Amino acid sequence: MASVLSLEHLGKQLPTQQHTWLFSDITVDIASPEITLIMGKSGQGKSTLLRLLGLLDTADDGTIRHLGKTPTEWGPEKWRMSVSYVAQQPVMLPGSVEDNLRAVSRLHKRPFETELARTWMEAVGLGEMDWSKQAAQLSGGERQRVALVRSLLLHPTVLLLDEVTASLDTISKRATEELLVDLHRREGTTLLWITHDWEQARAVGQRIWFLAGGRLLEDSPADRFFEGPQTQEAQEFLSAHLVQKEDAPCLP
Ligand SMILES: Nc1ncnc2c1ncn2[C@@H]1O[C@H](COP(=O)(O)OP(=O)(O)OP(=O)(O)O)[C@@H](O)[C@H]1O
Repeated sequence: MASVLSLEHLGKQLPTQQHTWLFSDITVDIASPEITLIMGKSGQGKSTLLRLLGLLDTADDGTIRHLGKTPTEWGPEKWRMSVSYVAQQPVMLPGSVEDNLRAVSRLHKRPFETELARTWMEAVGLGEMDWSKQAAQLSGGERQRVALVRSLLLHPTVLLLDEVTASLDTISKRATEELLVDLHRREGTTLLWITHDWEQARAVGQRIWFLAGGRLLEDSPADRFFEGPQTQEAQEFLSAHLVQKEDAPCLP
């Protein structure tokens, strides 16, 4: 059985400085459905990596495959239907919330799954939202969730999640995490999820990819990563987080 996603020697140069690699030689395989969290300091190329996998940017080296086939063999449109990128600051299409939710069915000439859309909107805490509201008027957190539901309606095999809960309050964040984990359990959706939120990574991550110094330095089961990272860079990353937590002021 072909891997859900495989990356071979994937590399990307800095768009502004040719011959300087943002990251290189990333070789890793997701053999079967799982929840992988991508962690690392800012500017390591985590978003760029997801954008390459979502075909929103092109690699300067290496190959990617989804279910054994390259993007060329799939065709970009079919690839993007199966490997769907959800941005941290998603673009809303012109028109209403409903226009946005219906975009996928319109584009791919499929029936619109009204009940499922309602169920998912409710699950992410937007059950009360008026679908006739203009999408341009939504808050950052509302946009993130509408964009997520819009992508879920594609029923992708792989969801590329770029800090998709970053603008959410704790309750909405937990609700969104639950929906995504439930989707993974029920439909076998693979989640490849960038986060800076340690609680989230510990709560939902089955596996951690740690990016540093232009390399994929660690690819570990989540428990092992949090209990004892293998590399010094990851140990420092973990320690910095623990120090930061201890130094946090105790509010009354
Ligand atoms: N289109 C672009 N043009 C110029 N530089 C870019 C472009 N895309 C990414 N970069 C640069 O590549 C580096 C990595 O960016 P990227 O957003 O992928 O990192 P990241 O690890 O996701 O960071 P963060 O955790 O802060 O979101 C940054 O220095 C960024 O400025």
